Amino acid sequence: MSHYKINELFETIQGEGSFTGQPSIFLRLQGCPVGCSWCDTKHTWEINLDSEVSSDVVLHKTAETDEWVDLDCDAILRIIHSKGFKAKHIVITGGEPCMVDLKPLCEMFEQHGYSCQVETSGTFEILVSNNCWVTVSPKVNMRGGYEILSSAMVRANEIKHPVGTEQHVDDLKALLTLHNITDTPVYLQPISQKERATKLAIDTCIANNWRLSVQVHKYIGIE
Ligand SMILES: C[S@@+](CC[C@H](N)C(=O)[O-])C[C@H]1O[C@@H](n2cnc3c(N)ncnc32)[C@H](O)[C@@H]1O
Ligand SMILES: Nc1nc2[nH]cc(C(=O)O)c2c(=O)[nH]1
Ligand code: SF4
Ligand SMILES: [Mg+2]
Repeated sequence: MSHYKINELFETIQGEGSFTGQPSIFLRLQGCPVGCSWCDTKHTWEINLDSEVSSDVVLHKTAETDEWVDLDCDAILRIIHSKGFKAKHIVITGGEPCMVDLKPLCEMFEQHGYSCQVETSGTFEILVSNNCWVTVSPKVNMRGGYEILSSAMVRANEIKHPVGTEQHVDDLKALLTLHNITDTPVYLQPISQKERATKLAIDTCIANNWRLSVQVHKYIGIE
């Protein structure tokens, strides 16, 4: 049976993209080799074998750590049921969740009445259920040296591009042209809450008829 390395499992409000405002169960997988310098989840990058812990430790974290637990689909579902979460939308993120085959996990969730969303950098083949909502947040020229896959750009239900400089905007325009993406909703997400990045995102959204995603959770102080 498929199993997954889980760094965090918690219920909150989706703070990014089309589903902003939706109560959601977040499943954060351990491991990411992409290496974005401004990544806000660097504690998920390394899969340190000494950091394997019990599900209790993962479920009761009070700070971000690189600790993870290896769980199969049934165990994940049992935990979600036992927590009494009310949300019916599950966001699979990381780390880079698409380093592993997520299809069995999505299909199990859907069979039990949940909708699924995956947050991915677009640098790994996206293996999910047909109904899974795929958020691609493309990562161009990052330290790990990974390329954006055309199949990821085409599968995306939304493209959520992090922006801090004009270069990031140019990178996005080049990607949309290269992969001939015309109808997918595009979001710009400021890297940091600073005024400069936010203003660049606002002005660029207006100029291009794109949408703004401001990581609402960081403004209201929730997870
Ligand atoms: C932490 S990543 C995990 C999923 C996947 N590795 C990815 O990059 O999409 C989740 C989302 O947070 C965004 N993100 C990460 N660090 C950020 C930051 N400092 N400011 C704004 N967005 C950030 C990513 O671009 C992505 O959309
Ligand atoms: N509230 C909240 N919404 C989010 N949307 C995407 C997140 C992520 O880290 O992938 C995230 C997160 O960490 N928290
Ligand atoms: S791809 Fe995602 S998790 Fe990996 S470094 Fe970039 S933002 Fe962080
Ligand atoms: Mg986050």
